[in-house]
This record gives sequence, structure tokens and C-alpha cells, in this order.
Amino acid sequence: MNFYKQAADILDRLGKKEGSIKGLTLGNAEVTDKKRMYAVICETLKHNTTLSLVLQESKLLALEKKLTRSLALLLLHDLLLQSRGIQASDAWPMKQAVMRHKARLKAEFVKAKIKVGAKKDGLIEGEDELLLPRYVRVNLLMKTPQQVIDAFIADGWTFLPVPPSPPAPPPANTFHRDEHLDFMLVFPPKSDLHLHPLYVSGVLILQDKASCFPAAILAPPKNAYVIDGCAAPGNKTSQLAMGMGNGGKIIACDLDLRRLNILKRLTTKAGCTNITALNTSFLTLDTTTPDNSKVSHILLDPSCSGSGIINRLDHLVDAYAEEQEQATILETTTTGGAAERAAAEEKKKERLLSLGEFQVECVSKAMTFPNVRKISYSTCSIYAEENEHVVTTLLKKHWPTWKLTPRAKVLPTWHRRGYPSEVCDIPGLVATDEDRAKIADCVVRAVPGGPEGDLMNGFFVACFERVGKNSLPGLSPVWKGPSIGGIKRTHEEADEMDDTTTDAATEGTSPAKKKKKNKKKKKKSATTNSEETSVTAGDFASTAAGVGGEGGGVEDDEASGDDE
Ligand SMILES: C[S@@+](CC[C@H](N)C(=O)[O-])C[C@H]1O[C@@H](n2cnc3c(N)ncnc32)[C@H](O)[C@@H]1O
Repeated sequence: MNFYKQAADILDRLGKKEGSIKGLTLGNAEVTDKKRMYAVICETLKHNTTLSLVLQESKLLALEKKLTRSLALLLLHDLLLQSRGIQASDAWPMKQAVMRHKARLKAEFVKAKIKVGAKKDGLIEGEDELLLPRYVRVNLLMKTPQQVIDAFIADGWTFLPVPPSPPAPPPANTFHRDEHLDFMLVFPPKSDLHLHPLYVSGVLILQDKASCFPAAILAPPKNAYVIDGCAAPGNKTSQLAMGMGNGGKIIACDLDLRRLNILKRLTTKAGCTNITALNTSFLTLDTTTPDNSKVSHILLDPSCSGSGIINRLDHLVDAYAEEQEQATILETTTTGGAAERAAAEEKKKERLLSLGEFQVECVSKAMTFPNVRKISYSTCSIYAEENEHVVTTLLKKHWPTWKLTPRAKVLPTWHRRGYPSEVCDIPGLVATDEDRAKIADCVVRAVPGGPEGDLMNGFFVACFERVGKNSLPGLSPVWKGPSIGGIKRTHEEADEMDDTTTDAATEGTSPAKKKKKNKKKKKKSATTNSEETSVTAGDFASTAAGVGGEGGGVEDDEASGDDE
């Protein structure tokens, strides 16, 4: 396809929120010159305000009926802002349609820049930046946060002992520790650390805060067998490895070989030595192999709409989408745009439903591993269809064997929880507002952006725990218990039940031996529990070290693997 037509198609899809900039350009197999495409899309979006005004004032679309709005914007961008002009054959009718009005368009561009207060290059001040902090995960496999803090202070940075209040990005040349994740440092927006020796050597991992939540919540013990089911490009995998101190074993599975190769490169750079990368579908894994049947923890961060991801440019997509919609309404004479809007809305709904089905399938598959006890499910989506609705469907399907891990063990000090209004009814389980609120409280959300948002990408995490193998008629749902205490009691019951289950294997041993074995088991379980708690709940409250490793990773991140 002609480069400009393909670019126009991408702009249209961005306008309909069918993906993110990186996903539709760098991550798009149909695009051959990915870097050029990414640059053209970014630049056109950055100049959208000025170019749209040129389009409107010149009435180009009315004069040249074959031009679409997105194609016209792209061609105007190259005509007005690129010294080399439009890179297409002079015989191409679309180029001719623009070039016929070249003088007029240039004159309108001069006027438009003055009108919108744009700088010399047609860019409005501040239009290309969104002030999110630069989050940096310290790779605890290599250095402690204090060592990194000292290194930055030695470089001339000022360390803030407490984060700004109310929450805001740190001012220029200052940085602080994150208040929820002890391995995380927070720098001012636009801090470019790519050339910093600590980044180059794998000590610093550029990873959004929210994307560190799933591995921190899952927090497998050091010797565990773990699967990261949809792992590439691998920031959450390396966070798991970090939290496990390179102990145990992590099977990192991804369908996409190119992305899996990025995972291998990144996790090697990060010094991870306990990861086996598998290029296969998580959905087809054999749960009965010797390794897989030992798996106790699974992290699932499956493909999603990516609607929560913002980077410095994604806010421009929002503005573009809005303008696109307005323009469609104005330009559509027959239906006033209503039919187009309804069709686009329907398409979006279908896509979310199909993503939701895939996500349910992934978690349901995870629940079939014979010894799995804990599963974290996450998306970088803002839509309930991929979040609360998926969780409710899973509870409906798998209750009472699986329940949600209560807030006390899921980033308890993180304020933003699920939306109760999006928790669906489950007959016999969820019926009242109180039920819905309790379910919503178990899960974590992050609202993208700032200042109203959480100064990070939009995100969602839920954690499921197996209640017991021989479950469980009559066990109260956690949120129907009398209090948080009720939740705890349910956990203890579950642990006891697992003990009972394991006891089946000790049948035939003498009572004395059995007693000894049970004692041993109790001791072992205490050790395991202390390993788990050392990296989970309480630490979030106290911000003690080791919340469970570094992780994150954004679906679209390509060459670097950074969460940008
Ligand atoms: C959101 S991304 C994962 C990001 C990753 N967890 C990180 O933090 O770097 C989703 C990944 O799921 C992979 N995927 C999609 N379907 C899959 C399947 N059936 N089995 C395994 N991986 C799959 C995609 O290739 C993509 O790399």
C-alpha cells in the first residue's frame, strides 16, 4: 500500500482508539518502514491543531472530494513542514490534489500559526509534552536503591526525602523514592537516562510504575516455579526474577518470536538467570509436564486494548480523535454522523468483547495447572470489559475453587481500587452494592495521566488464589464474611484444606511419622509464608525493601523494551 495511504489508515484507527501509536506503527507487521511511519504519525499529531486550521480555512476537503481528512493532514504536514516536501510521485492524483492549492495552503499556514500562537515550526507550546514522571526501577539483582541514589547525588541530582504533596512530578534536577514500590525511583518528566551508565549496564530499568504492580502483587517465593504466560517484551518477567533473587524457575511464554527475542535480550541484560523463554501459545501449554506440574504462581498480562497507555504523544491522539469525530459529523451530510458513530461504537464494543473472551480463556487455562495457587491478571486497559467484567466472569466460572485475594495482600496502601458499578451480578454470590464494593476493593486500578490521574499509565490488576483442592461446599465467599477478619479466616481455612489435601499422599504412614511429617510441613509452610510476606502486603504499607522485583512492560515497546 502507498505509504501515505497506510499512514492515513493508521491515523483513522488511532482516531477510533483501535490501538496506540507504537502498536499501530512499530508493532504493525504490515508496515515496512516502521521508523519512518512512527515519525510521520507522531509529527502529524503534534502539529494537528495548526494543520487542522489550515485544512478548515483553505476548504481543501470541499474542493478536493477524493482527499480524506487524515490523508490531507499527512500531505499538508510534509508539504508545509518538511523541506523535502511530499514524498510521492508527481503523477499521484492525491499529491496533485494538494499541490494545486500549494500557494493558498502556505498562506493559510502562516495565518494559522499566528492564530493558534504556534512557534515557528507550527507547534503549540507544550503540545508535545505530557508531564508524567520518569519512573525508574532499580534492578535489585545488581544494586540497591541506596547505591543508585548515591550515584545520582554524586552526578549532581538533588534527592528529595519525601515525594511532592499533593502528588506531582518532581521538579527539575530532583528525584525521590516511590512511596509504594521501594525499588522504584521517580525523576522529572522527560529525564533522558538512556545514555546513563547505570541504564546501559542494566541497573536501571525504565518502567512505568503501574506495570510493576502485577509482579509485586504475585510475589512468588524465591524457590517457586512460575509461569509468565504472555511475557514479552519481558519487564514483568525480569521483575519476577529480581523478586525471586534468580532462584526457582520462570517459564516465560510468548506467541510472538520477535517480541520474545527482545525479552531474551532484556532479561539477559538485567542479569536474570532463572528464565526459560518459550515461543508458544500459553493456551496450548501441557499442564502435566514435570516442570509445569510444579508451577505454583502464574502472571498473566495478556494482550489488551492498550487503552490505558499514554506517552508523551498519546494525549494528542485523544485530541485528534475528538476533532476527527467532530469533523466527521460536519462533513457527513446525509446522516449527520450518527450512523458512523454508532458503527464505530459497535466495532469497538465487539473488539473489547473478543479481547475479554481471550483474557478469560487465558486465566481459565492458568487455573488448570495442577499445583497453581496464585494468579495475577493484569491489563493496561481502562475499559471495564477487560477488567471488572473479566474478573466477574472468572469468579462466576471458577467459584468456589478460586477467589480474589483480598486487599490486605494486594497493594493495600494503593488508594485506587476497582469500580463497584462495573462488578456484575453473580447469582448467589454478588447481588448487593456491598458485595460489589467488596469485590472492587480486592482489585487495583490506575487512572492514566495527571493531574486528575495517577501520574502513570492506566492499569488494572486482580489476583486470584486457589481456595483448596477439595473445595468447598459451604465456604463463605470472602466478601460475605463478617469483616476483613473474615477474609483472613477464609485464608486460614484454605491453607488447612490444602494441608488436608496433601495428607492424602501421606496415607499409610504411621501416626507418629505422620505427626512428625505434619510438624515438618507446618515449619516449611511457615518458612514459605514468611518468604511470601516478606515481598508482599505488609511491605507496601511500610515501604520496606523487596516488594517483589521489577517488572512492567508495555505491550508496544519495541526496540528498547522501556516503558515509554
Ligand atoms: C501486554 S503484552 C505483555 C507485556 C509483558 N507482560 C511485559 O510486561 O513486558 C501481551 C503479550 O501477549 C502475547 N500473546 C498474545 N497471545 C498469546 C498467547 N496465546 N500465548 C502467549 N502469548 C500471547 C503477545 O505477543 C504480547 O507479547
